[in-house]
Amino acid sequence: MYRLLSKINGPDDLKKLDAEELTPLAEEVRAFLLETVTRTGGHLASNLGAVELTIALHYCFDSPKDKIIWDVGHQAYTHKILTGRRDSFHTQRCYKGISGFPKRSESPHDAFGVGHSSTSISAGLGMAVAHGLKEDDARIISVIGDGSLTGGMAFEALNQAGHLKKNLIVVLNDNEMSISKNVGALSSFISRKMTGGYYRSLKKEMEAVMANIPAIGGNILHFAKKAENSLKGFLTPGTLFEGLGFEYVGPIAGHDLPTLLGVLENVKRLEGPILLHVMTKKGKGYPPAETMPDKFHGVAPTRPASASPAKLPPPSYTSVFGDTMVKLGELDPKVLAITAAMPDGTGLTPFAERFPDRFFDVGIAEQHALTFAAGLAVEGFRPVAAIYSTFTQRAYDQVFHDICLQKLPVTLALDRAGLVGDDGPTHHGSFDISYLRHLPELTVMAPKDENELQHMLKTALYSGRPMSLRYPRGAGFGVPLDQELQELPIGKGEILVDGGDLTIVAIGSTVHPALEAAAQLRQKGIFASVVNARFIKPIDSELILAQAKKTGCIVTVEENALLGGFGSAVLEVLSDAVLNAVRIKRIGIPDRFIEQGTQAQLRADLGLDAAGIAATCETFLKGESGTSPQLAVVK
Ligand SMILES: Cc1ncc(C[n+]2csc(CCOP(=O)(O)OP(=O)(O)O)c2C)c(N)n1
Ligand SMILES: CC(=O)[C@@H](O)[C@H](O)COP(=O)(O)O
Ligand SMILES: [Mg+2]
Repeated sequence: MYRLLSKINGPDDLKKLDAEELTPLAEEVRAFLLETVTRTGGHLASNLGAVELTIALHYCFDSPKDKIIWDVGHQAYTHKILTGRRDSFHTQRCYKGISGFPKRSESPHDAFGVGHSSTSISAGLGMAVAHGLKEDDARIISVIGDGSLTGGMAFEALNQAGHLKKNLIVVLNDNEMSISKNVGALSSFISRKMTGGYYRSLKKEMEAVMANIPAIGGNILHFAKKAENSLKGFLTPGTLFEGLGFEYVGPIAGHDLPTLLGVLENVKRLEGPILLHVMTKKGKGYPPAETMPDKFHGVAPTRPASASPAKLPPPSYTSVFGDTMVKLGELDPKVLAITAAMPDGTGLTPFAERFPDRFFDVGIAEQHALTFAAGLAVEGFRPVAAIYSTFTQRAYDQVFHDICLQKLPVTLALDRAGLVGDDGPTHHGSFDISYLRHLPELTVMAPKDENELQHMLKTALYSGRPMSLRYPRGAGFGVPLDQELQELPIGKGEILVDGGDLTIVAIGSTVHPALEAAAQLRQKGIFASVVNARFIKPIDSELILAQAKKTGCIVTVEENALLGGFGSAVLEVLSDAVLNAVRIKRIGIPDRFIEQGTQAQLRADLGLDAAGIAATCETFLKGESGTSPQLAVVK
C-alpha cells in the first residue's frame, strides 16, 4: 500500500526518489498519518498540514548535518516517519513508545527537544552561532508556526538574529491557526497576502492615482515604480521581518512540492538570516480536519470497544471550571477571563461566547497574560488567568514581581496539574506546587474533586489576594455538583476519615485515591485517618500537628514533585514545631522526568493510585523502607 514510503528508512532514501515522485509520496504519508494517528491519538491537523513542507526540507537539506528545529514539535510526525521511525510510529505517545515530540535522545535527526512553543528561533540561532565558530557549513532551519510566532521569545530571537546576521533560515509555517483561530494584530498583519486580490486592487488604485499626476518629465516612471514598491513594502508581512534584518521570501504555496523545492534550493544558497513564509492549510487532505482544524488539533486515541465505558464519563475538571466561570461571570461583571491561546483546552470557550468583551485570548504569551491580568486587577477587576501548569513555568517572574509583590488579586487557574498522560515530560504539571508555595502573599490550593473546584474558584475570586488553584487533566470523580457556591475558610483542611494508626494527608486529586487506600487498609485491620489538606499555603498546621500527635505517623500524598512539594511543606510544619519523633513518608513524583503513558499507567508506576498508596502505608507502618525516599525524623 505504501509503495514509496515503505522504501524510506532515512533522508538518504528520500533523496533517491525523483522529484516527481515526491507528490505521490506526500499522499502516502498523509494516508499513513491518518491511519495511525486516528488509532494512537495525537496532533493530527497540524501534521496533515506540514507533509509537503517536511518532505521538501528533508529532500533539499542534509539532516542530521543540517539541523531542522521544529517549534513545539507537534507537527513533526512526517519528520519522524522519514527519519527511521516509520515502523515504531504506531507507538508514538504510548507507554514506553516513541515521543509525540522531537526528542534528542530518540534520534540524531531531532536537533532540539521541544513541546513548549516559541523556542525554535533561539535554539536555531544558538546552533548557527556555534557552527559559525566551528567553521563548518551546516545549515540551520527553524520551522515555526504562526501561532508560535505570537510568543515573545520568538521575537527576542529574531531581534538578535537580525543583528548577528548569521546564516539562519526561519520557515514560517502559516496556516492562520493556533490551536484555535490565531488572534492578535501580528496575526492579522502576517496574513495580509500581497499575492491575492487585495494587492491587485490596491495596485489598480495606485495606477489610477499615477494617471492623474501631471507628468514631470522622465521621472514619472521612476516615481511610479518607487511608489508601488513602497506601497508593497508598507503592506506586506515582509516589512516586519526585513525591518528586523531578515531577508523575506514569500509567501509561497506550502502544498506545492515543485514550488517548495525550487524556493528551498534558492534559499539554501542565500547568506544571512532568511525568513521563508510558507502558506499551508491545517488539516490538509482530510475534509473534517480542514473544516474544523481546532477540533482535530489533537485527537484522542481509539480505545478498544471493551475498554469504552458504557456510560458517559463524569465531567472534566476543565469543563466544571469553565461552567463555574460562566456562573460567576453572570453574577459579577468584574469577573474577567484570560487564556494564552487555549480557549478550548482551558474550558473558557463558553465564557468567551457568553461574555466576549470580558474574555481575552492573548496568544501564546503566558508571561504577558499574567502581567496583563495584574494590570486589570490594579483597576479593580477580578481576572482569572487559566493556563496549563507546565506553561505557567515560563511566567514565574510575573507571578512574583507583577502579582505577589504587589498583592494583586489575580487568580491563577492551573489546569493540567500533575501527570497529563500521552504528551509526556514536556507537559506533565509536576512542579507548580514547588515553584509557587515559597512566594509570599500567594495562596496555593488544590481541590479534592470537581465540586470543590467550584468552591475554590469562588473563594479565590473574592479573597482580594493573589490566589492559585491547580487541578488535573481529565474527568472528575463524578461527585454531585453543589448549585450554591461557597467561600471556603482559607488555610483550613478537613478530616475525612478518623483513624488511629496513621494519617494520610493528601492534596488535590490524590484525596479520593487516599480514601480508597484507607478503605483497603481497613480490610487489613489498619485504621488510617485521611486529611484533605485543601491548602498547600497557608497550610493547616494546627490540623497536621494534631494528627501527628495522635497517630505519630504521617504519609503525605501529592501529584507534584517531591522536592519542594506539599510533603516538604508538611515536613516544615513538623520541624518548626520540633515534633521530631513523628514518622513521615512522602508519596509523590520522584526527582526525575516522567515519560509518557496513560495517567493510570503512570500513577500506578509511581505508587500514586489507591493500591500504591495503601501498599506504601502498610510497608511504612511496619517500619520497612518503601521505594520512595523515607524520612524518619528522629530527635
Ligand atoms: C508555551 C506554550 N504554550 C502553549 C502551548 C500549547 N500549544 C501547542 S501547539 C499550539 C498552537 C501552535 O500554533 P502554530 O504554531 O501556528 O501551529 P499549528 O498548530 O497551527 O500547526 C499551542 C497554543 C505550548 N505548546 N507551549
Ligand atoms: C502541543 C501542545 O502543547 C498541545 O496541543 C497539547 O498537547 C494539548 O494538550 P491537551 O490535550 O491536554 O489540551
Ligand atoms: Mg498555525
